[in-house]
Amino acid sequence: MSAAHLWTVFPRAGPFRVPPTISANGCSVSASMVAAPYRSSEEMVYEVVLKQAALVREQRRTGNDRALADVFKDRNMLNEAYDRCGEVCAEYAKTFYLGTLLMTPERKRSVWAIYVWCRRTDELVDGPNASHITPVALDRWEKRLNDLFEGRPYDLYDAALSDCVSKFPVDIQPFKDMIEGMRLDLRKSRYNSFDELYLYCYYVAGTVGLMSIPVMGICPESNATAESVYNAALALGIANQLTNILRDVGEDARRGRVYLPQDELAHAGLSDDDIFRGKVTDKWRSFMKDQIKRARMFFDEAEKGVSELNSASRWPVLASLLLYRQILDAIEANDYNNFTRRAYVGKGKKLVALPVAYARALMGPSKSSRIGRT
Ligand SMILES: CC(C)=CCC/C(C)=C/CC/C(C)=C/CC/C(C)=C/[C@@H]1[C@@H](COP(=O)(O)OP(=O)(O)O)[C@]1(C)CC/C=C(\C)CC/C=C(\C)CCC=C(C)C
Ligand SMILES: [Mn+2]
Repeated sequence: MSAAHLWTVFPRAGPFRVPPTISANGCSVSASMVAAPYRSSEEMVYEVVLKQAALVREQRRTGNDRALADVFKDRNMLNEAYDRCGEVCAEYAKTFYLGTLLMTPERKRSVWAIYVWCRRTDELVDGPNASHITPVALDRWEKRLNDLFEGRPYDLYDAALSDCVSKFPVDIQPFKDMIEGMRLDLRKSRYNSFDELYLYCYYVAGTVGLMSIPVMGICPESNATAESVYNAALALGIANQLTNILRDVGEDARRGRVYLPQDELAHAGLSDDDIFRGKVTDKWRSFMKDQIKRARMFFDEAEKGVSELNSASRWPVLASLLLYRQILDAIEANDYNNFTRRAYVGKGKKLVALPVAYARALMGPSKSSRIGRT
């Protein structure tokens, strides 16, 4: 069963152990939050984790990356495709791009290709043409995805990803799930419980962790199980998305969206109206403290997995973890006013985080792995 039972700041019954750190947080619980007589989002997501882990375990057993016949005979075109992905990555995610430069050329360009596909998928619902996006357009995007996985790319960016998935044991499921997340975003603007929100976070961000592991690779000296590394990767995606949500409460509210669990809002004596009013009250501060605590738990869970990654992949992952986590500190520093003040990490703090991440990334997997053995 999954190592990361970081579901909720509220302990609940069911098949999952609740770690003491979570149950000891002093939050009170309502009966509806405890009972979970359904197949939870975590259980559904964990099935995907197991499948991905099996693929990467096979890669570790055989000792090498997949050496399938090259899908593309035209090397120049392929190099250009990857270079274009690198350019997009450098433009949209400078720090992350910098971090990838330490990776082997094959891994580096493959991570760029995955990044570009994710960015384009996100732009469908978040970009300038978002108002024209319909479920049919997402179905077409999924058809393109199937085609590129079968070696029939539609454009240069797709060609790069098509080559990447022919070389590394990358499964199509997390990609499909990210598109599912975009579908969900089109039809849903409220989340009744953290269980519902967790599934959304998995779709749009947890999937990124699952896509990246086969390319970033697990350190050959690692004693950790593939499942535990996948769980950490999943946790980083969830932590990032929760942080993104907490940072953007005001911005999302202005678009009529509330990505906060309705039952937890009600439990804190808050409602959508309080969010639309955008007044920082003690109730809001207290609610936010719990939400931030939960996001940090996911970051902590993710952090345990970083040292198990291939050495060159640790730096970009840790740097992005440290930087994104600091957004939570910035929300606190803004006295929880995420209605009208945007929490951001200043250049100085970013510059400090990079060498810190670099130094910590030099440390290999722990001898007694904290996250599970093979
Ligand atoms: C090193 C590293 C971070 C690698 C990931 C590279 C990659 C493929 C990134 C794709 C990111 C992307 C474009 C996702 C689309 C959906 C989306 C935008 C999600 C949000 C990201 C933050 O972006 P931003 O603040 O720009 O959001 P706006 O669109 O502007 O609102 C997310 C919040 C989530 C992205 C998720 C990750 C970066 C998870 C990465 C996890 C790993 C690489 C696994 C690491 C492994 C272990 C063992 C910890
Ligand atoms: Mn976005």
